[in-house]
Amino acid sequence: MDEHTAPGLAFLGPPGSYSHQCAVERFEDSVWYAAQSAITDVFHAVSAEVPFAVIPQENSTYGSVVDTYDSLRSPEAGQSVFVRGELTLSVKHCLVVRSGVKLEDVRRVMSHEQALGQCSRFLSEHLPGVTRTKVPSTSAAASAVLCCGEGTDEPESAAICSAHCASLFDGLEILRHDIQDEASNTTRFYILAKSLDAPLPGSSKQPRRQRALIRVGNQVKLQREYEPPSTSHSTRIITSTLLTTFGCPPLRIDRRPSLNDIPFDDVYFLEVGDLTLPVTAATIKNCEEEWLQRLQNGVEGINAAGGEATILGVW
Ligand SMILES: O=C(O)C(=O)Cc1ccccc1
Repeated sequence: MDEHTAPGLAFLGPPGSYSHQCAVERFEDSVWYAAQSAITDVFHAVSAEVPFAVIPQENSTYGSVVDTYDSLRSPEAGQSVFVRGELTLSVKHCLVVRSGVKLEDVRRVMSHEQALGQCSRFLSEHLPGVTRTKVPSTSAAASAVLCCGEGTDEPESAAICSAHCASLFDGLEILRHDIQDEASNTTRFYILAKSLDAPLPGSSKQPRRQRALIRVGNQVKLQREYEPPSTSHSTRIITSTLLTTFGCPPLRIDRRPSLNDIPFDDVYFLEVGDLTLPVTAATIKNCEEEWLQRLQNGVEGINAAGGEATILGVW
């Protein structure tokens, strides 16, 4: 799909990354794809021209994707960029080298930090003492491997990426398949959009909305000089009221340092969802309205208690 007939979707490039694979599986040719060179760039690319994005959020082996939560701390989140959906992808990693290079020749392994973390046992067992170098994406690692080794200033290197990614670059060879530590290795992605409620492209059926991501921080004016982390205001709000605030327990809680430049001032990310709402085609609209009202009430409750809550997305 070209730029004149379809909306743009930003992803962590170059093509061949897991983000790309996941986005193409969901959006096919309903969008044109705008490759970005870092996760924070993907987040900030969301705009009138590129109204959608896909970013990795969490991995079943290695946990939260830090750059994604750091982007969600920014003021644009919940203002001009919203979380509008989730996708999951089964992730099978390969060890990839320039054709002809042997395992014993490899002096450096490059990949996205998530991929290095997801293959940590394999690396310790099969490439002990070999330098592990973080690069912005698995596909950036695959492309970089071609510029390493004999005749260059770079040490002979391997990349961790998917088999599909390896097939996109001439001159690469897969040395090992399935090197992830856990066979069930799965990554969850967020779909981002410029609008909180405009329909997403590519799928005629819009799922009913029953999930949300809420950011809870401190009101800076209420923050005293220095409070030890365990008593910070947002921590107290989270631990004392969370189970009741939205009328359902949170499905996940993440925490990152706030952008307030106050030591140990944290911001929390709560995914909430009520999977018990009885929904039929006839009641879907009412359920959605009730859910949005519950979210709004919860946010007001947190703000009244001295927190600063923002709805970052609903899906
Ligand atoms: O680097 C990529 O390919 C990404 O899309 C990030 C990532 C890395 C490892 C597993 C899942 C997503």
